[in-house]
Amino acid sequence: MPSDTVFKVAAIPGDGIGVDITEAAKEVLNKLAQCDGTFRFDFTTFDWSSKAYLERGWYMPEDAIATLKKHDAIYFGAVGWPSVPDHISLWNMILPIRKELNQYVNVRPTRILPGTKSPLVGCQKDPKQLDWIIVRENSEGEYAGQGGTTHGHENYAVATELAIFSYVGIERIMRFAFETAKQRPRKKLTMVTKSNAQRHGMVLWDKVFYTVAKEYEGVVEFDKMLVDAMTVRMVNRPDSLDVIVATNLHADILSDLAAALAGSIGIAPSSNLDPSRKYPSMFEPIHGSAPDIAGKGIANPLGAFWSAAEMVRWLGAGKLDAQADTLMQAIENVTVAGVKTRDLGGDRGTQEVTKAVLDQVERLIKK
Ligand SMILES: NC(=O)C1=CN([C@@H]2O[C@H](COP(=O)(O)OP(=O)(O)OC[C@H]3O[C@@H](n4cnc5c(N)ncnc54)[C@H](O)[C@@H]3O)[C@@H](O)[C@H]2O)C=CC1
Ligand SMILES: CC(=O)C(=O)O
Ligand SMILES: [K+]
Ligand SMILES: [Mn+2]
Repeated sequence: MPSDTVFKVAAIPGDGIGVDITEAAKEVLNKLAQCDGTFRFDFTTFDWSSKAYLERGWYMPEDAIATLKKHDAIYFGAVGWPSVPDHISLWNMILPIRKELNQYVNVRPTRILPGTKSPLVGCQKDPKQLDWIIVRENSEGEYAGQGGTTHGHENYAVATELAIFSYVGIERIMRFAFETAKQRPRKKLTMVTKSNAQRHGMVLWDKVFYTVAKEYEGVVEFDKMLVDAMTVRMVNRPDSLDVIVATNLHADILSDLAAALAGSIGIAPSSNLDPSRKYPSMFEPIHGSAPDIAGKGIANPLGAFWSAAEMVRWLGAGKLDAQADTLMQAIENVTVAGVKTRDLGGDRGTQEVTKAVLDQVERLIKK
């Protein structure tokens, strides 16, 4: 990286614990850049949230997407608050951003961090058994947003929720998943579907998978699972899985399960990618705004830090991998040292964990 590299990052903390963990992630990113000295971040923080919506009637301004396009990346906390229906908050923030910026891939890695404990007995003995990347289709499928309600909203109401599966949409996510698997040591891809009960879109999903798979024969080992049986396999034979590709809804559900099996939803990261790099990609922990613990200072910031590391990796496009690895090492040193929030069985707060990661970043770079 030329030493004057500046990354313009739009930060959208949003609601609840999204605010705490975004603040913590900005601190950690600034520390990483400052200690490294070859790049820095220029953050612009946007106050788009449910709280602001209740005050002024809008989540994002008219020119929000155009504004976001002027940045190199977006760092997102979470959106959603009990005083606003969840479909209103999601459809005014996170979902339009993902769709309009063509972030059609959502990458969700999961593994067990050292010093933490999986609820799976086999993984307690051998944490390496669980090491997955879930590749989620992020633009269409069950979250296409098409459908409607008619016949009134009383007891005659009829509603449709239309899932959209396009050949182009399926093909590009399959290709990304195969390429991801190809770069992993085990080179395995499991495709998840529900093509027994759902006979149109899911059948096309299968068909396109096997078509793309022909290009990877002998390079990537691949198989197919029905989503219900997949939940069983994740619990009973975690070591049989490597990269997993699934639809928007299925992967949303499976990735929360994956995080819980790895120890906590609080550690799990995600990258919403536009692989063409035409538009900025967006990085966020997979969890939501967690109203049940918001304001208590106990949210686990590690999923946010892991997402930040993925952002550094993406922005560097091969040139900042060492820096991203340093941030991951800092996170792992902190879990090994037992500095953990309650969801991981510890007793520390968000700020203490953040401070410990900041110290580790500094220590690792100065060494
Ligand atoms: N991308 C986004 O912005 C997302 C937004 N949401 C929204 O967030 C709100 C809450 O949704 P929920 O279904 O409750 O899911 P959630 O992920 O916010 O919380 C589920 C459970 O996990 C715990 N948890 C989550 N993150 C944690 C962390 N970092 N540290 C410790 N514990 C953590 C929470 O306390 C809660 O018990 C809703 O409005 C929902 O629509 C949900 C998921 C993603
Ligand atoms: C909306 C949601 O739950 C997710 O993107 O994970
Ligand atoms: K989030
Ligand atoms: Mn989710």
